[in-house]
Amino acid sequence: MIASVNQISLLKPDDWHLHLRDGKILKGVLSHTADVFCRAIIMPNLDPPITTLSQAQEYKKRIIQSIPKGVSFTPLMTAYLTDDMPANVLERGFREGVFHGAKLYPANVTTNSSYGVTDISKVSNLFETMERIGMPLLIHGEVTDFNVDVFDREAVFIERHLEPLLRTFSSLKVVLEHITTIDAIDFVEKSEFDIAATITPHHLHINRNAMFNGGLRSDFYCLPTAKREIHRIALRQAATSGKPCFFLGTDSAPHTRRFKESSCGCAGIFNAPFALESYLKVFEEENALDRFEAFSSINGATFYGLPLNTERITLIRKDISVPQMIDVGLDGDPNDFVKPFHSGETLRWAIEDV
Ligand SMILES: NC(=O)N[C@@H](CC(=O)O)C(=O)O
Ligand SMILES: [Zn+2]
Ligand SMILES: [Zn+2]
Repeated sequence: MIASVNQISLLKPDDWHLHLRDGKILKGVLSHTADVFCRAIIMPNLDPPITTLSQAQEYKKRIIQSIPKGVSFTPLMTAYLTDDMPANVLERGFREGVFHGAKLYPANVTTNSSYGVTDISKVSNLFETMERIGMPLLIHGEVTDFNVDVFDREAVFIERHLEPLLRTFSSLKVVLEHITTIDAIDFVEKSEFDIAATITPHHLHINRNAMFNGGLRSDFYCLPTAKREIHRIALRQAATSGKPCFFLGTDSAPHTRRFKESSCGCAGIFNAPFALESYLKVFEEENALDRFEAFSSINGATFYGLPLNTERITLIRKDISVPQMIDVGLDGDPNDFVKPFHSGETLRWAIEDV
C-alpha cells in the first residue's frame, strides 16, 4: 500500500459479508459494491433461503447478470444451514466451488432467519463434515433466548455455544460475523482455534445511543445491535490493529423506507455506497492508514485461502457529500428508496474516477 497525505493506493478490497437481496432491487444495490470491491461473500438469507446447489448457482447467475457493464466482480456464494440440510449437499457444493462457506443463523435471530437452525446440537453432522473438508462456518453469533438482554446476546452466544462448538470441532474454520463486543474481540484474538471475525463500518462509527438520539431511529438499528461506547472503541482498535484475524465485512443490508419506517422496523444498515470511505475515516482517525490494506484486501482472502487481488484502487482526499436517499431502481416511489449509512454527512476520502 502506498499512502501520502492526499492519496492512497491499495490492492482492491473484498467484502466478506454482504447482502445483495434478489429481484428488482438486486441490480440497484449491487453496483455500489461491484464498482469498488473485487469479490464478496454473498449472504444466503433470501426468502426462501439458499439451501441447494442449484439455488446458489441460479442466484449467482442473477447476480452476474446484474453487474454493470465493464466491471469485474466475483460473487462467492454461501449455503444457509437448516435443521435438515444434508451433509452431502454441503460437501458437494464446497468441493465443486459453488459454496465458499455455510452460514449458521440461529432460528429467528435476524432478518430472514426463520428457516435457521433451531438447536445447534441437531446439526453436529454438518459441522463434522465441514471440519473434515475445511469448509468455513460463518456465524451470526447471538442467542435467541428472549430472556437474555438484547445487548448481551453476542457474549452469551460465545459462552453457551461457540466455545463448546470449537472444543468439539477443534479444526473447524469459523468466521464470527459482524462482531460488536469486547467479549467477541477477546475470544477471537486469544483463541487457539481457527477463528476470525468480520467488522462492519457502522459498528466502528456508532454506539447504541445512535438508535435513541432525540427519538427512535430505526436507521441505526441492525443486528447485532451497536453496543456501549467502550465496545465501539475496542472494535476500532481491533480493526486497525492489522491482526490477521480481523477483516472487512460490511454487512451492508438494504431495507427500503417502508420497511424501516414501521412500528416494527427491519434490522440492517445499507452501507455499501460509501463503505470504503467510511472505513478509511476510522483508520485515519486512529492513525492507522498504513494498516488499512491488511484489513480490506489481505486478511480475508488469506483466511479463506483465496489468492490476493492484483488490481489496485486509488483514493484521493476530496470531500464527498453522502445523499439522504438512494434510488435502488425500484419504482421511483420514495418509500422504495434506501437510506445509506452516513446520509447527509461529508466524508473526506473519495475513490478516484478511472
Ligand atoms: N445485519 C442486519 O441487521 N440485517 C441483516 C441480517 C444479518 O446480517 O444479521 C439483513 O439481512 O437485513
Ligand atoms: Zn447477521
Ligand atoms: Zn449480515
